[in-house]
Amino acid sequence: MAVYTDINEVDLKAFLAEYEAGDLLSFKGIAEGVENSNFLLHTSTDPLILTLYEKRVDKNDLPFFLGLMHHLAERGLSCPLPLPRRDGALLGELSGRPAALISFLEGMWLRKPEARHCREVGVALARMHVAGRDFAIRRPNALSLDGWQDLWAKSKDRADEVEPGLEAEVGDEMAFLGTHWPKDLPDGVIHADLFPDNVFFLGDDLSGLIDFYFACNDLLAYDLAIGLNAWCFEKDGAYNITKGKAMIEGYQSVRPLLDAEVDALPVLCRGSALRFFLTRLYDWLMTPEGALVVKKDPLEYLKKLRFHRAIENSTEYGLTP
Ligand SMILES: Nc1ncnc2c1ncn2[C@@H]1O[C@H](COP(=O)(O)OP(=O)(O)O)[C@@H](O)[C@H]1O
Ligand SMILES: N[C@@H](CCOP(=O)(O)O)C(=O)O
Repeated sequence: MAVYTDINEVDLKAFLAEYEAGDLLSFKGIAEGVENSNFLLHTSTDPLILTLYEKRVDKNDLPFFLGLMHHLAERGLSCPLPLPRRDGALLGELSGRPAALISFLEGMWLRKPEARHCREVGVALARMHVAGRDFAIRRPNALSLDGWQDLWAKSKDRADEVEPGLEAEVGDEMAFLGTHWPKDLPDGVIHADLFPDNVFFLGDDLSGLIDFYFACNDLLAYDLAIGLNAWCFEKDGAYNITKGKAMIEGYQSVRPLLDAEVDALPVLCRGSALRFFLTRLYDWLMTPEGALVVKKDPLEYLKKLRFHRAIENSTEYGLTP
């Protein structure tokens, strides 16, 4: 459950009065999500999402996130649009938290995506990369090599509680990625968290992308690696090459990969698997018992990392040579 901060009707009405958003009819907390508190509002005009930004989100990053959604929506990408207040600001405050109203996106996320959906995701991801090219604000990826080191420093002493031998294995992986991480690949704005719960479909048609709160500037092919990890493994841990091929082909139908990006894919997939392993491990170890949030399994990402370590050639992801 992700409602960390409670709101009340009186404060919410005062908050809404700063917007041209109609009259409040009802509101309820949304159980899904991990990072922020989200509420669905029904008003006399349109349904809206209210997001209260919680402590892991740096307030200084909010102009990037909200500005990016605006920028992408203007360029035709289907994503939520932040509503401006009467004074033009995209951000207000509610219950002591920075807060924004964003448009409600129709659709639902797929619990059992198939190859055709993975293809749609590849297309949308590449479109986002193209649409983000001229976005003016920059935000370095806080969860790249240095961020991984910080997370690991906070977790490694207790890593073997989760699985014996983890401290040594992950330590070796961090060292490998530190020396082999690609530097000269095309970069730009990436979503950085394009998991199934952040992509909405109406029937089989992709209706939009949400949750831009990890978006940043980084290697574009790294975003594809995140997508392969998040969408193309089955529950039993097996990589589904049909889904991988579909996602890569969808991506390349909009933005063909350079040879150097293709060659780097196994390392990028390893980095992506490590990144989600590390945040999940940190949350697994540090989230207090009884906290109202569903902890995600770090070992799922360790298994993916081991799979990528055994890859010898990017064709094993479904890329056509
Ligand atoms: N613009 C939106 N339109 C419709 N539903 C949304 C929208 N934004 C968020 N949601 C709902 O809120 C849930 C959590 O949102 P998300 O941005 O993923 O939260 P978090 O950043 O806390 O992980 C989503 O799974 C979805 O159900
Ligand atoms: N996708 C991440 C966790 C972040 O959750 P989200 O609700 O913000 O997408 C993971 O699976 O570890």
